[in-house]
Amino acid sequence: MKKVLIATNNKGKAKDFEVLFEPYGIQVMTLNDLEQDIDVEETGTTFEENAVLKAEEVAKQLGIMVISDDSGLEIDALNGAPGVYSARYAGPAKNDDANIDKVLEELQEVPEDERTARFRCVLAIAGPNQETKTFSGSCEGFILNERRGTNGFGYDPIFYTPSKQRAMAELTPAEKGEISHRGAALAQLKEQLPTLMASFGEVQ
Ligand SMILES: O=c1nc[nH]c2c1ncn2[C@H]1C[C@H](O)[C@@H](COP(=O)(O)OP(=O)(O)OP(=O)(O)O)O1
Ligand SMILES: [Mg+2]
Repeated sequence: MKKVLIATNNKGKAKDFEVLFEPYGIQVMTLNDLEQDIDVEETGTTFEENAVLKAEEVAKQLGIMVISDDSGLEIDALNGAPGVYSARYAGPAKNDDANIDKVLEELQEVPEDERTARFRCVLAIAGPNQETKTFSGSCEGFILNERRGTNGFGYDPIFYTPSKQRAMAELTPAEKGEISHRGAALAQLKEQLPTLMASFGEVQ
């Protein structure tokens, strides 16, 4: 079976990718499956920059082709915050629950029709002797007043998706993949999948 290494330590993203790659018969591995610890510092100020940083650093360390994902939530009433800082919004500990609490508190006085937001995802593919490529996707929605659902990860419990009329955390992984920023970014990449896949080979 073909394998792809996703340059992420986030188990929620890993789950999303497993579902998205399954139809292609591609097995997803992540940094959590490796023996060494790799954690690339995200010093960029855009999703593109951070995605490229993560993909190139991991590809260099392992000497193989990898895909990275840099993503986040943009809330219009907060002028696009938390954006690239989504993972660290409530502090460096990267606590999903604390991040949600912070967003809910900041939006307490904001009426429903002004709670528009979107998830963004940039995927980068990097590997030895090849030019790094990026692909992006987004998913429009609204921020709820309270948590709904237990699926997914990150901000999924407070992100309402009009297309499915539920919170992201109320969707099955397959339903999420149909509408998510990650699914949309991967659809861009998909066009190039046959050639890319030929070079993925075996990980480890
Ligand atoms: O589908 C999603 N559903 C809910 N929340 C999401 C989603 N996609 C990104 N997010 C949030 C989670 C985290 O707060 C930030 C990603 O930050 P980001 O740096 O890309 O990922 P990360 O540090 O968790 O893992 P890694 O860098 O190892 O891939 O945006
Ligand atoms: Mg990160």
